[in-house]
Amino acid sequence: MEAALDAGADMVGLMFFPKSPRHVSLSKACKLADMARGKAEIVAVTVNMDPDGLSRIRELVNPDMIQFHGSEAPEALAAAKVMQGTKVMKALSVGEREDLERARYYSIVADWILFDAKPPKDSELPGGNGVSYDWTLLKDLDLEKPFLLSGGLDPANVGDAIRQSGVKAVDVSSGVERDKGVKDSERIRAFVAAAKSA
Ligand SMILES: O=C(O)c1ccccc1NCC(=O)[C@H](O)[C@H](O)COP(=O)(O)O
Repeated sequence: MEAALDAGADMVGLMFFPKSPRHVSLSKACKLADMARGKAEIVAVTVNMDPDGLSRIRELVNPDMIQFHGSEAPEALAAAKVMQGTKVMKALSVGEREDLERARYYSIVADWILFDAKPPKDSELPGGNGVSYDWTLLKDLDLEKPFLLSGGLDPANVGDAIRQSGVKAVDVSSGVERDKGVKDSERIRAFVAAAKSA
């Protein structure tokens, strides 16, 4: 968290998905959120979480935004926006151009759209798999809401990803780790610097 904030990350994500190697407990999330509050937008990353779970995160961690990384319908985002009073982001998996069409339904309610890679077939995780897709699919995409690119980004390729896709925002997880689930401060700094300079 310190490395991300020092480097000037605009958003920081806290993972609430028990199967993920990046999963954090509520108490750890509270401490991390306190470090970030007012310095970067705090994003709670969730996967098909029920409204009670979302409320608990809202009460204890008080994120600025909730990221929905499962098969949540637009109605679930709309309900969370009203009930939790946070901004909402929908992650959509992309493999080919047709996959971008779903963003039209979600952008009515979502504050942000995250275009992530499709997980490998044998993966237990819907995100954080370190796999990429054709970045040029996002070139000239005209969407009424802001969007991010993620999937297989790292300090070495993020500049090319930004130039090829034309996106203004990127997200990363495994590409700034030294081992699965273990973030690396130097890689975080290098990633943010490369993204901002591109
Ligand atoms: O990172 C995870 O472990 C994860 C697990 C379940 C749902 C979402 C998850 N990550 C959310 C993200 O937004 C990642 O940053 C995104 O999928 C990119 O991951 P990576 O390809 O490893 O950079």
